[in-house]
Amino acid sequence: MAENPRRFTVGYALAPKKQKSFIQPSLVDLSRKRGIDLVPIDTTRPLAEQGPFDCVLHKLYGEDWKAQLDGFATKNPGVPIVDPPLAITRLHNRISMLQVVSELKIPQQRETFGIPSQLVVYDSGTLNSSVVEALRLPIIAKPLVADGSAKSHKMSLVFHRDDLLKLKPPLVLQEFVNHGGVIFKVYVVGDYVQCVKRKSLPDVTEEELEGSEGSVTFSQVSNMTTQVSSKAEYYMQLDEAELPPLSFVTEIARGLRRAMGLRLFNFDVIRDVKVGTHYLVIDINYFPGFAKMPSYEGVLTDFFWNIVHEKELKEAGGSATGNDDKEE
Ligand SMILES: Nc1ncnc2c1ncn2[C@@H]1O[C@H](COP(=O)(O)OP(=O)(O)OP(=O)(O)O)[C@@H](O)[C@H]1O
Ligand SMILES: O=P(O)(O)O[C@H]1[C@H](OP(=O)(O)O)[C@@H](OP(=O)(O)O)[C@@H](O)[C@@H](O)[C@@H]1OP(=O)(O)O
Ligand SMILES: [Mg+2]
Ligand SMILES: [Mg+2]
Repeated sequence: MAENPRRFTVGYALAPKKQKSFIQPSLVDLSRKRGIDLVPIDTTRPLAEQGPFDCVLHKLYGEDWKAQLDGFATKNPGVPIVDPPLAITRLHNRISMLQVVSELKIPQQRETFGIPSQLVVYDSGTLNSSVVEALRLPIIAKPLVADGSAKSHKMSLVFHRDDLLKLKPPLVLQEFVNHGGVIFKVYVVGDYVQCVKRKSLPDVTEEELEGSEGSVTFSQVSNMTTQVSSKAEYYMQLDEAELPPLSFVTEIARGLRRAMGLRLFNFDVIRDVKVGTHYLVIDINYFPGFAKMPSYEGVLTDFFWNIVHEKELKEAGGSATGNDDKEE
């Protein structure tokens, strides 16, 4: 009688809010059917006393957790950690985050990409210096640190230079690029790439630039439930917006995956309204809200399957689940 196939265990360490949004019963059930048990790691007990695991999945920070993961990696060299803390750290700084985009060596044919003109400001004195003069208004001010705290998402859209003086460094000042009010979120799960559309800040006209009083503060507009502009107008913008070519965003995704050594992330892309084939990457997020992706259970279960069979797949030369690149 054929013996039962071996089962695999993926241990996950997530904050309660993330666990609630990501570890949905539908994901647990589908993974279980594929021979993979998703097991919570008790973060109040040493990781070393738990397991055994065929993969550790996490989105936690702090020196103690990093030390536990290092200890685990030393004792379990063949067990994938998704993703290595050192690789995630790059995304906690909004300058190093986008540097990797500028360093991508991808042939730019019909579509081209880059990042907005930006500069880092460590002290208030820099806010009225000549380097800031070089940035075109409006300017979007973002916290330099992107560590998942609510504070790290608090942004300001600045229309007049004297309003820059009210900002609190450390900051990244980025040129705001008009992009038609729609942002493209490119989700990456291992080899899988999916591009979706989301609401974004509306364009700023010359008149608004002249006439606006003060600056506007906001947070995570691409996740906002209330509309930035009137409902009808907004949904038309979203429906009418054309996705960038999947091959184009997939090339960028593959390049970022290799350069960053990360398997789970998404990146935000906007299309410059002035040059319809020029795109700008404005944000990269580690382990974002994958549950918002249509059919996320199948995508993630395939990913877990590939990860826990990584060793034998490498020996056999490739992925057995053949994730196709899909767009929404
Ligand atoms: N340079 C830019 N030009 C135009 N719009 C921008 C620019 N940078 C940010 N935005 C707008 O501000 C929003 C938030 O910016 P960003 O994605 O960098 O912040 P975040 O807090 O990291 O968001 P997320 O929730 O995606 O992590 C974007 O979704 C987009 O609407
Ligand atoms: O939970 P959500 O669905 O909002 O996911 C968001 C995720 O929050 P969470 O990881 O705490 O859940 C955010 O993480 P932090 O930057 O705050 O660490 C960030 O990755 C956003 O980009 C995600 O939104 P998305 O890009 O998928 O639209
Ligand atoms: Mg973003
Ligand atoms: Mg972000």
